[in-house]
Amino acid sequence: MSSILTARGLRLAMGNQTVLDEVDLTVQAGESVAVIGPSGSGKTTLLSCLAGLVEPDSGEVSVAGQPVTSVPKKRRAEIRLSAVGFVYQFGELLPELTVLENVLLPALLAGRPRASARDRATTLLDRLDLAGLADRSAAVLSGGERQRTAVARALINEPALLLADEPTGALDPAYVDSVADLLFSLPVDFGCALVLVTHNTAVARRAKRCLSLSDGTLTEVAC
Ligand SMILES: Nc1ncnc2c1ncn2[C@@H]1O[C@H](COP(=O)(O)OP(=O)(O)OP(=O)(O)O)[C@@H](O)[C@H]1O
Repeated sequence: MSSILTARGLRLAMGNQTVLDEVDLTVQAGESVAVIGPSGSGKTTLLSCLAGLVEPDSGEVSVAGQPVTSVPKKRRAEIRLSAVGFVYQFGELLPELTVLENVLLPALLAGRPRASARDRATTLLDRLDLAGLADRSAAVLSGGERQRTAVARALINEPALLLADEPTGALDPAYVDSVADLLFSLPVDFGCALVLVTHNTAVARRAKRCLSLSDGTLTEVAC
């Protein structure tokens, strides 16, 4: 198996809190990892470092063999666009756009030809039971529809790494299982690596590995 994500010796202080203290993490293609831990322990910050959104004080991150630390911001953005998909707690769609337009946007930003981007978006919308909603405004979607659209958008550029921050945190309990089913099927079906932050132990338990972030330290735990 090949490593999709490698983080070594990550250190980051925020104010007087050491949020990350020599954090190491390796995730293979097709593997799912849940990150749990107390509120404010730095889980979102860790994901931001892995995505190249936040530069750690020291340490290295590489995604699909490409360094995202100690490289210019523009390069980090290119790697993020091509190799990283992100799913947030509230979906974070653009409400002015339709479902299809939201899903297409990262592909168009990455310079993919419109026709092939549209084909892939249509396939993803079918796969995620969203075909009937393609032309609906993102502003009027239910929580579950919004999260499935966010997953389709995260997958449009065929990312090697999928990061999800509390993806089921804002959902009605009835939707939690179906969104979790979908997320955990992605490493199996698409071969991407999944790192998912959650407070929901039932969701965390579905990951292949469970890690706890506390006092800056990431440790393997039984979920
Ligand atoms: N931009 C920032 N400037 C200063 N401190 C910050 C900043 N972003 C986060 N922090 C602090 O860093 C710590 C970690 O925050 P983070 O959001 O990563 O925690 P978390 O584990 O994801 O929390 P939660 O489970 O509540 O979402 C917190 O104490 C937070 O207040």
